[in-house]
Amino acid sequence: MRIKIFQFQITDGSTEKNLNKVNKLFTETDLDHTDVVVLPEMWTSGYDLENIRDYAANNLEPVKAFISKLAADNNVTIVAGSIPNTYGDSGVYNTAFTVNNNGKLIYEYSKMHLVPMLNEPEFLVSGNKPAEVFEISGEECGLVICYDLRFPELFRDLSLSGAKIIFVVAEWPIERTEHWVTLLKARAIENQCYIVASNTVGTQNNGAEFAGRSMIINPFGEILAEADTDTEEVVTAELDLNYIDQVRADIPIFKSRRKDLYKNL
Ligand SMILES: NC(=O)CCC(=O)C(=O)O
Repeated sequence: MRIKIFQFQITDGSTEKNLNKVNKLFTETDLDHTDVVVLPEMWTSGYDLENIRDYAANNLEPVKAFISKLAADNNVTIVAGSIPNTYGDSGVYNTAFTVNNNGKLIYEYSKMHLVPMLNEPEFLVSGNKPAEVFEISGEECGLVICYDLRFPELFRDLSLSGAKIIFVVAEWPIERTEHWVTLLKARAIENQCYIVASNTVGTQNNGAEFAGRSMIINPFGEILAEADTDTEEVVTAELDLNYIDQVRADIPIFKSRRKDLYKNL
């Protein structure tokens, strides 16, 4: 499975500019033989949380229609990062979604862990549905959002449910870059799965500077491809899903688990 992450700077406060940017990236990038394209967290709005309701989609529209057309036109699945989103009269969720290469919505998930350090609980509501496994080209995948990376139980839950690739869509700040890299590698090593992590770059109006370093990590914890910290880039890697079985046979942690002795898992 060939994956491309679009690492780009989000313009906070201008949905139109961000949609144009993504459209341009799809036009300019050679997507021949690409199966999946990945976008970052909250890419339509950035972190303009005070005004987030103004940017929110409703039931993912009209952004879903825009992404569906790009997916069908380019014959790729799009892990469409996340966007501010409402369901009717609800508060605003941080909702990630995936559309397949026919333009059909195959999965959506609203961020369950809101970030106190970025004031998310003040402006957003947290998702109450569990993250589930969904299929891309017959392969089982998981999709989580940024701060979710700090919760190993969520990743374990997904990998025990069969996820072989876990997508992490993020706007991760530069001051915690070391956590970003270390936790991404740890989640790959401890779950022996691929981690595909998409982040943004640049500074937004609230002063937050983002870390870039979008990356694709294999089930042994090796970085297959990685972007710089401050440049717009396309990160590409080819995933060999059979390699997961090899790593799990060599270091059989799933067989060695002692469920009978863990108190809270
Ligand atoms: N957008 C986020 O969820 C940022 C998370 C973060 O800053 C952290 O976990 O540290």
